[in-house]
Amino acid sequence: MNEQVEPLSDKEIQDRLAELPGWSVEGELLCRRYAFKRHLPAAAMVIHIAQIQEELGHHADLTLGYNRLTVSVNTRSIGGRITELDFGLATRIEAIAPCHGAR
Ligand SMILES: C[C@H](O)[C@H](O)[C@H]1CNC2=NC(N)=NC(=O)C2=N1
Repeated sequence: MNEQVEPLSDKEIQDRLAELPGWSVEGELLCRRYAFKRHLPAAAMVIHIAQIQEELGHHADLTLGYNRLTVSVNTRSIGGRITELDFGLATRIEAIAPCHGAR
């Protein structure tokens, strides 16, 4: 199913990034670093993101540090390009970030 999605153009990526403050493109990955005051809310956000990912069938790489969480995603099924699926997941993650005290 995912192999049917098309990579976004640079212009489409820039337009979508303008609606997602804090997110950026690093190499071929759509990325966001979240900071937390405490560690457990960061870990809880990992579980919450995992639930969303299972719902969407699309999965980011999540790196949990001390009071930090890094999210990196692209669409592996088309060779690691950025697609609408990545921005869809990013939008869902951004929406739950405030509940976990992420900034
Ligand atoms: C069958 C299943 O939907 C695919 O393997 C999904 C799973 N999660 C995925 N996540 C990401 N980031 N890229 C993919 O191509 C991808 N493919």
